[in-house]
Amino acid sequence: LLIFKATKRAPKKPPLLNDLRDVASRVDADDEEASFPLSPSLVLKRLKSPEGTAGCVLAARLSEEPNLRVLLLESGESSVDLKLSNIPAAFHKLFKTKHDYDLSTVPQPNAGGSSRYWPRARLLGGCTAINAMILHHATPSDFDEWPKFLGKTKDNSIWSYQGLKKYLLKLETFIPHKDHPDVDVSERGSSGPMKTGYFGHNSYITRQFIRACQTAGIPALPDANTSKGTLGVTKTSFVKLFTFSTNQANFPISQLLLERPNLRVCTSAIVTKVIFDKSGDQPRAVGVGFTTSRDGPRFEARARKEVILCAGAIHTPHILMLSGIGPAAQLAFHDVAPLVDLPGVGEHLMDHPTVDVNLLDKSGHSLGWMRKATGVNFQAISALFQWTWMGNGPLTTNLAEGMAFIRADDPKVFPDPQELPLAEDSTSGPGCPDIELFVTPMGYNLFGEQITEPAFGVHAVGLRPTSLGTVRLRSNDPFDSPVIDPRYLSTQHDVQVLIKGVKALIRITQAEPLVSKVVDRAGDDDPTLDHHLFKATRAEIEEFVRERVNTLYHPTSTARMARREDGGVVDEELKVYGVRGLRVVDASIFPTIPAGHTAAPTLAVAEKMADLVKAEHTKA
Ligand SMILES: Cc1cc2nc3c(=O)[nH]c(=O)nc-3n(C[C@H](O)[C@H](O)[C@H](O)COP(=O)(O)OP(=O)(O)OC[C@H]3O[C@@H](n4cnc5c(N)ncnc54)[C@H](O)[C@@H]3O)c2cc1C
Repeated sequence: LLIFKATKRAPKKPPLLNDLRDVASRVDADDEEASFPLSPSLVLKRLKSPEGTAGCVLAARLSEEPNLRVLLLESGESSVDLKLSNIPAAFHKLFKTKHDYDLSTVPQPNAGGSSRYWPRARLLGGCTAINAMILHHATPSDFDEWPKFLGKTKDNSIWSYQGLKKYLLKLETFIPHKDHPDVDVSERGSSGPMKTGYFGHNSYITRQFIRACQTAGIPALPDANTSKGTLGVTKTSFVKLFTFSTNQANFPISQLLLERPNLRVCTSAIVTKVIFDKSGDQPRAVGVGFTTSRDGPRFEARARKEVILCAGAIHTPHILMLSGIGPAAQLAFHDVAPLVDLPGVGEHLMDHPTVDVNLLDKSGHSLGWMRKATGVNFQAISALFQWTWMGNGPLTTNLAEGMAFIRADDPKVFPDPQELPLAEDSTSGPGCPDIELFVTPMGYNLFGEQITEPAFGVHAVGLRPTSLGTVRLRSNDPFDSPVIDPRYLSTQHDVQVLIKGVKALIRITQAEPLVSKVVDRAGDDDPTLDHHLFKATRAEIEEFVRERVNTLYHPTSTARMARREDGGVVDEELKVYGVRGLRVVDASIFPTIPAGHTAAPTLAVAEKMADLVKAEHTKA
């Protein structure tokens, strides 16, 4: 007797385009004429499906309009079938693989002298395909201050929190959860493409951290994503990309998108420059040049209406500079023919500096076993089964399970009268935090050093840093990564904020119930852990901060929306100054870094711009 499992025939997947001649002219070979059936009216940089970052949302929304034709070019591969991209706990397994640009900063003189590794996804979907899925809207006043960078007020600008909130909500379908009954669902979206909520693992360690924060004076916050702001401690809400398996849930969405006759998505298409028509009074972007590899065939795709760069805060300024838009002296130094002298391109690089503190766990709930590199990992095998068959368990941890947003000037959190006040308030308003604290039910060291297990981590983040860095050309070869210098801790303000953050962590880990139920003082003399902080002087904490500071993976603001005379690169409609037909839509346009995680603001900006671009090109 043979028993066959009855399976429905899988619907036929519409293909991503890998033959680039389908959408572009090959320009380095006389014998190949482009077939070019699409004649795209818009050229975008990338898109996956509505779950991706800026380019993905833009392409998905723009192609809703049948009169617009959209071409999306992505240098990486599709992430839809990439298992590691879909297991929440596994996002870091894609670091330093072919799906990562594997970037590093230059050595950081104010931060121990070493360079820092910066993962950036080379995948359809961008960094959302390798990120920790945290959904955070940042603080309303962060968006209300954007008009000021354009010399406007929120009443006469298209940018303000109220204006953007609609798009933050448009993105999501919030799924209520019985353990979080206090979330005000009227403040959350109900029909967007991303499922958001509290699906993930909620470890014992996280729950004790949240309670200890409250003991230490941080109020409980039902939801960090509302117009009431983010001050307080809360369970992290995150983006659920799948219910049971990614392919089943995502596939119909991707399929629908790819079946649209007016959308073409090309993978392994590396954009090397924007092409301009220079015959008019101002250069006009008319397409892009791209290829498949350093020695690959060269293609050009033409755009009838406009080109939109969505390559992220590192690669967007890189492509602009390779195309002749940037600081004139730098372009001249690298023999790039200048088109527009725009000194702000690649300047004003911001990131959230973060300090990781690892402590020994005695609760028995550390997920440190996930990091075991040798031998058979029975816990990991069992967790993989649980995730595959039931969609739950430890692999649904996004690591940063609980988070607190505090202000450095809050006397409840910093009651010590000896504690120095900060000389400068860099926040966007009184309801805006300048420090984030978060907990992970496992420890880790981003410098690759081993730590003793079982461990857990607590982390302090400077949310409104004042150190400004740069992204610069290394050469005029598009395959040479740009030179990244975040200038970590180059201001005293940023050092002070992180010292305060670490001090807050010390108080919280010595507060109940964390102190008695989780922190194992047997780790006090372990050199691989950070228990020495319990007895450290201020100077020792400063030294620790400078050595340990690292990225929260949030680079922004390298093609800022700001007045041109203030170093702005794009105007209020995200159009690049000095040229026509070219916009930037990604995290590089943020005038300054929001006090929160950067994916949701990036997605909301893309949603808003999709409406604006549609309106502009479909006007009678
Ligand atoms: C490891 C990690 C964890 C993170 N965790 C979170 C989190 O939990 N929550 C959160 O809110 N934020 C998180 N972030 C940050 C967030 O994901 C980013 O801020 C956001 O995704 C940025 O979107 P973007 O559109 O600006 O750029 P990206 O998402 O980087 O997209 C840029 C795209 O352009 C493509 N590209 C670049 N150059 C070229 C070229 N020359 N030709 C063709 N294509 C090109 C890239 O391959 C990529 O697909 C995390 C980031 C990382 C790296």
